[in-house]
Amino acid sequence: MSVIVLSGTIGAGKSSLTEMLANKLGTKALYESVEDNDVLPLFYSDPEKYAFLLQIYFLNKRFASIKEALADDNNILDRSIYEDSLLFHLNADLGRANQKEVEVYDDLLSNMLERISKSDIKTAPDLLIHIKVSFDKMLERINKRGREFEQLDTDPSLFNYYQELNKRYDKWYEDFDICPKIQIDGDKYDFVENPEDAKKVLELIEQKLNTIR
Ligand SMILES: Nc1ncnc2c1ncn2[C@@H]1O[C@H](COP(=O)(O)OP(=O)(O)OP(=O)(O)O)[C@@H](O)[C@H]1O
Ligand SMILES: Nc1nc(=O)c2ncn([C@H]3C[C@H](O)[C@@H](CO)O3)c2[nH]1
Repeated sequence: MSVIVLSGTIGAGKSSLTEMLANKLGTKALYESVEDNDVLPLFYSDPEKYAFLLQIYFLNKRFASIKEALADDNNILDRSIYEDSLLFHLNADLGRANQKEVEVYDDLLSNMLERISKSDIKTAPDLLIHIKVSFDKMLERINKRGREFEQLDTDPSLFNYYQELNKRYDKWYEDFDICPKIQIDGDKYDFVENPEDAKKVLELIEQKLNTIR
């Protein structure tokens, strides 16, 4: 049984690498709710009003995905539940959640994480793959993917939000100690367009998996 989770900022390449890895390893991929997520556009149009609702929505969906992942033998999830707090606290620090909402959320998350903590080895992931991208690359990829509500042209204030999010991810990854981890340089490896880079990235991940099996 092996559960792999991806992490990284918006547009880092998590879904792309999840698909590649699932094909390579012959395992099932579970994707974050985006296309079917009717709260996400609301959040981008009015973050002050919808930050808390979006966070609860994602937490619920992620917990459902984790349950689904644990029901099968091998799975890859395109974003870890461990990043939720980073995203929510950034929004809270920007004044998009009040103190009570922060307390309720933190309590709910820690309750849920108790079920999937490292003391329960059956339910912690086997590997976290973090894709690190520079801020410039992050903006380039968000632009390349072209979801309208995420574009700086649609909302120039997203520039500061993205910049702060990208910065906070570095410390988040450094502190992460729930399971074995590996960082992939998403600036260096164009694993979407370049087959040589894709091969190299898959090799790095397989080497890491061999050290933990
Ligand atoms: N290493 C890469 N090289 C070139 N293009 C990439 C790379 N990674 C991702 N991309 C492109 O960048 C865009 C964003 O990638 P993707 O949707 O996989 O990101 P994500 O991390 O899943 O984002 P989100 O969390 O916001 O859903 C896509 O257009 C994808 O083709
Ligand atoms: N606020 C907030 N909290 C989350 O937990 C969270 N998880 C994902 N997202 C946003 C980022 C991308 O736009 C899009 C796809 O990743 O959804 C989030 N936004």
